[in-house]
Amino acid sequence: MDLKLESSLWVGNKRYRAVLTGWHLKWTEVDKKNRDKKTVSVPVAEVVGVEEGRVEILPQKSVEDTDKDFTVFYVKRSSGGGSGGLLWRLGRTQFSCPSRVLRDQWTKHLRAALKTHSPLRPHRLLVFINPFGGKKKGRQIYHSLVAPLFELAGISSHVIVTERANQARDHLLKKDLTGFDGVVCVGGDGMFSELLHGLVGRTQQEAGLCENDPAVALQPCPLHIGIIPAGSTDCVCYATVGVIDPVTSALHIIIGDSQPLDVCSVHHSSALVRYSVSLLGYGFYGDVLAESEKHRWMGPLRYDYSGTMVYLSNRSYSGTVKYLPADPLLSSPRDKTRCLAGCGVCSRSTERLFPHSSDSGSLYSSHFSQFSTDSEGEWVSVEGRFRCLSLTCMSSSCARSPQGLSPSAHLADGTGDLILVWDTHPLSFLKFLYRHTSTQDQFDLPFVEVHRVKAVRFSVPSGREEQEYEEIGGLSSETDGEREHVDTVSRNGSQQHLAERATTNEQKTATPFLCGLCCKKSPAVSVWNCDGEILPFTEILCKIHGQLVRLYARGIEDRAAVHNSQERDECRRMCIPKSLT
Ligand SMILES: CCCCCCCCCCCCC/C=C/[C@@H](O)[C@H](CO)NC(=O)CCCCCCCCCCCCCCC
Ligand SMILES: Nc1ncnc2c1ncn2[C@@H]1O[C@H](COP(=O)(O)OP(=O)(O)OP(=O)(O)O)[C@@H](O)[C@H]1O
Ligand SMILES: [Ca+2]
Repeated sequence: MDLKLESSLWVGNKRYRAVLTGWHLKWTEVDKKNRDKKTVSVPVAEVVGVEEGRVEILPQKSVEDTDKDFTVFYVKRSSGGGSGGLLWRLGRTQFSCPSRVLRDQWTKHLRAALKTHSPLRPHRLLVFINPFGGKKKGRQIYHSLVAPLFELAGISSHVIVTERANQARDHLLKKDLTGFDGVVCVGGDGMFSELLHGLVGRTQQEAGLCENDPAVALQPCPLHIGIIPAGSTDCVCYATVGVIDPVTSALHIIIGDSQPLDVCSVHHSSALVRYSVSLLGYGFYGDVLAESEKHRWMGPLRYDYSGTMVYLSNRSYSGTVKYLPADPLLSSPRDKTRCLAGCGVCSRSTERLFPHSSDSGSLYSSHFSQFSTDSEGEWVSVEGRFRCLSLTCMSSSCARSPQGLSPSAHLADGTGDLILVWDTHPLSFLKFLYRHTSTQDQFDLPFVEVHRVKAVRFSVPSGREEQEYEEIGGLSSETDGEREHVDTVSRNGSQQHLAERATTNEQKTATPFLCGLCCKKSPAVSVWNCDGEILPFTEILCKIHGQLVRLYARGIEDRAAVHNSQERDECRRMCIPKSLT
């Protein structure tokens, strides 16, 4: 069907020339002398719904069923929001036609255009609400802000309010999911993690793949994940949408946006332990999480309180980190770029990760050849005392840190960023932490390293692994300036860089940093914080799986980029043969 339609329409008492092409719906005010005034242009992909009559949805849905009118709902951007992201709101325009025939033509053409240009719009969603996440407002957020939008867009949803932790994960692993286009969580990073584990696990079971083997190329999940933020950190939402706003996230779900996301699998003793996307952290972030679990009643504030307590306890830990570097020619964690909507690095990675995506056999072998646990030739090894180690598959920006743990990390490039923070003076470590709250470069410090990697191994000096982690007051193990540079050595043609090794792996003499907190023995090992869950193992092997899941999101929209995209779309429209528009 030729989707082009052009006619005169009225909005209130003003006359407009309205045009629908395949890509855009535009309406231009025409004055009494037939001169064009300002134009509103909405990409068809961002039209939320079309209804006959004069329709309002707020404060509640009302329809004035006139036979020459129709109402268009669409995405409207507004300023505000963090990290350069944009808030989305529901725009609404009521059009009046000269005849009913023309009105029916407009609604028919618009609906047909939506089908053609938004193939990933969900029709049926499975929604899990955590009533206890964040400020405990999940139910209210869903019913007052999200459900009316889903209804308007004709999405039917099956809603489950969870009664226990891991209910959503178990449902996805075991129950019939036929007919659902996507799964949505209303909650925080913990709820997202449940959906991630459920969907990734289910997909591998159905594909007959073994999740325990880090060398296996996992099968990407067929269902999309939507996140309605209602948690404490909401890092995955912030880093993939750019704002924490339930309406913005609901609109991304409705229009079927699609953002692939890298996922890290974490293994111990040849078994899968968990998956991670935002933070796999040992030392400071592990200790903060362990401390914060005791103060859940504080809600989102528990992290600031625990962060301060852990900072004052002034700990560092010994360990050996081995990592498999990613190709440095493709990108670097210090290249000062940002992964934004339409990111070129991520799109080029899709081609690299899935070279013949129609052929699942070659998909498996291409992934498989990227990684081998025995490819010692490429591994780099460092050992010493660390304040913290972090591995993140994306920037992990959040309200506390608008640029994130690794501001130039990419959502879907098949790599993770490994951040090593060597033991240092407490005030230097504070400087490092503080830089996360501004645009200052937290990697531009002599005790910090960042590497773009495909895999990581971590081990502790022998005898320490079994030592139980005790949550106790802090001690200072002052080692600043005591690190030793060890030359790069070549073994069997492979490079092993034992950089900046600490003088000793033994526990240092305790020096109180702040008294009141310091009167117990410091633990020899920390715990791993895996996207907000404590791992029961210290020695781990991690592998990044490129683009393993897809979210209903598009990455962070840059204000300037959105402005320019209107011109780009216009150009694209003019360059495409009319038969295709
Ligand atoms: C001086 C200000 C320093 C501010 C430092 C801010 C760094 C913030 C970096 C946040 C990175 C979040 C990554 C995402 C992790 C999620 O998968 C996970 C689950 O939701 N969240 C956490 O583990 C929750 C982790 C929360 C960590 C909060 C750390 C707060 C540190 C406060 C230190 C204060 C020192 C004050 C000394 C007087
Ligand atoms: N009904 C429930 N009762 C208790 N725990 C639940 C329930 N439903 C889900 N959970 C668990 O609660 C944990 C935390 O939830 P959620 O992630 O939604 O909020 P949060 O911890 O406040 O936010 P964030 O993870 O962003 O810091 C999740 O790990 C989830 O497994
Ligand atoms: Ca990545």
